[in-house]
Amino acid sequence: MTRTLDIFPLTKAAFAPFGDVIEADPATVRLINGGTTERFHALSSAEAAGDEARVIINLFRGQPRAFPYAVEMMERHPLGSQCFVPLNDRQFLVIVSEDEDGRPGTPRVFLARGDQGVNYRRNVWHYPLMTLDQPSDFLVVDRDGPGNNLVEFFFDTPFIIGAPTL
Ligand SMILES: NC(=O)N[C@@H](O)C(=O)O
Ligand code: NI
Repeated sequence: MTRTLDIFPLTKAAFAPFGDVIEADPATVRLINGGTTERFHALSSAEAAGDEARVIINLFRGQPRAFPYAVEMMERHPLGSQCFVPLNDRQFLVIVSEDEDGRPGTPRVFLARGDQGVNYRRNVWHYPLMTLDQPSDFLVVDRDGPGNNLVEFFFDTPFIIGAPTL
């Protein structure tokens, strides 16, 4: 039995159980630098747990995924958050799940605009970076340090995502 997943627009409200949407939210704006800059303040915060842990800033260059796509697994980072912000103004897919007794529930798929990023809260089930159409760069803020920061769960039957309409 094929289990297909619908794709929904990424919104703060829909994503709230999983983390924060990084976007130019007028409710957060502060005019700084003599009025020359708008600061969209404290859109989210990075978490890095454990001794000697640190928050690091990375670049990810994601290769485009082919569709229909089989979501065969989900992962979570027990020691830190993970933030993805697109640098090429290109849409990407965000796939998250609620936790159900230690395993991911049915994934929820969101289409992020090219001016939206996400910060997965620590321990939130998600699928690794899902780039669309062409290789795309992302600024990624996550945790480095000792200890295992990756837990993966593989589904008995993958969920299928059809090609997103961009
Ligand atoms: N492995 C890695 O650094 N990235 C993944 O955690 C991911 O969510 O893309
Ligand atoms: Ni991850």
